[in-house]
Amino acid sequence: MVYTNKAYSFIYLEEKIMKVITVKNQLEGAKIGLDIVSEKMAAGAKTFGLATGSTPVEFYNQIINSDLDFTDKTSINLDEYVGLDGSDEQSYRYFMSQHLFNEKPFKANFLPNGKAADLDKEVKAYDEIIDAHPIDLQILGIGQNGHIGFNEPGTSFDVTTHVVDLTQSTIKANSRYFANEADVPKQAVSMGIASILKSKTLILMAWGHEKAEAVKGMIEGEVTESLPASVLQQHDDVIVIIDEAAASLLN
Ligand SMILES: O=P(O)(O)OC[C@H]1O[C@](O)(CO)[C@@H](O)[C@@H]1O
Repeated sequence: MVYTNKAYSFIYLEEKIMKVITVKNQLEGAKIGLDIVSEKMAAGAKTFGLATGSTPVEFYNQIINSDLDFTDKTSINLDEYVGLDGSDEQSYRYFMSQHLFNEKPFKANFLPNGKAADLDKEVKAYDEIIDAHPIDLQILGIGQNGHIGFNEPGTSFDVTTHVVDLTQSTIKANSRYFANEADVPKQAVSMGIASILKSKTLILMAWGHEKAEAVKGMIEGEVTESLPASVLQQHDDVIVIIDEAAASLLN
């Protein structure tokens, strides 16, 4: 894979290599993300794992403004809030429609149904969707507490799709999208760590000082369920794209 004119480093983790690309800003990082998507599509990638949150917004803009055609591709999102319908402006389905799907049509877009009457059935159905569409490239952000998807600290690395009780720190961090903190749902349906690790390639992006500690733990810390993103050290094809602020605590 070629990252033209970009400073990047390889972090050797026993026999695994985590590629860490440090960029000046989100725009530069988003463009590298687009290059990787484009290469993967040329190599036959059919299924893309997508994330919500502020992190991938510029990356989605780059996709929208590209000439890449996703009409024969499938997307599978990481998570959805419990209790929110896809038409609710705070739902992740709505977010994805606004930030990507309305402008870049796919063959199919899967997100968990946060309004499912039977959540046990919903998580099983979502696992079946993931099994039927192996993810070629998964996009990830990282929470300030090291969560990936909505897998909060303490989540077993072995779980597949599950219902999550959000931590107070995540509720607080995500309250910026709601009129007030009390409106933030307390639960979400999330792809599990085991499902995320099945993806062939993962790109994790992080911007800003607030993410620096989690990024350091993910790359340089021990692999621990207390910092879910640290599990990425065990995957053999992870590309981390971070700005200088998010990289600022790395050795
Ligand atoms: O990108 P943000 O808004 O900082 O959020 C961090 C992470 O938390 C989540 O919103 C929770 O799933 C992720 O989608 C995101 O990657």
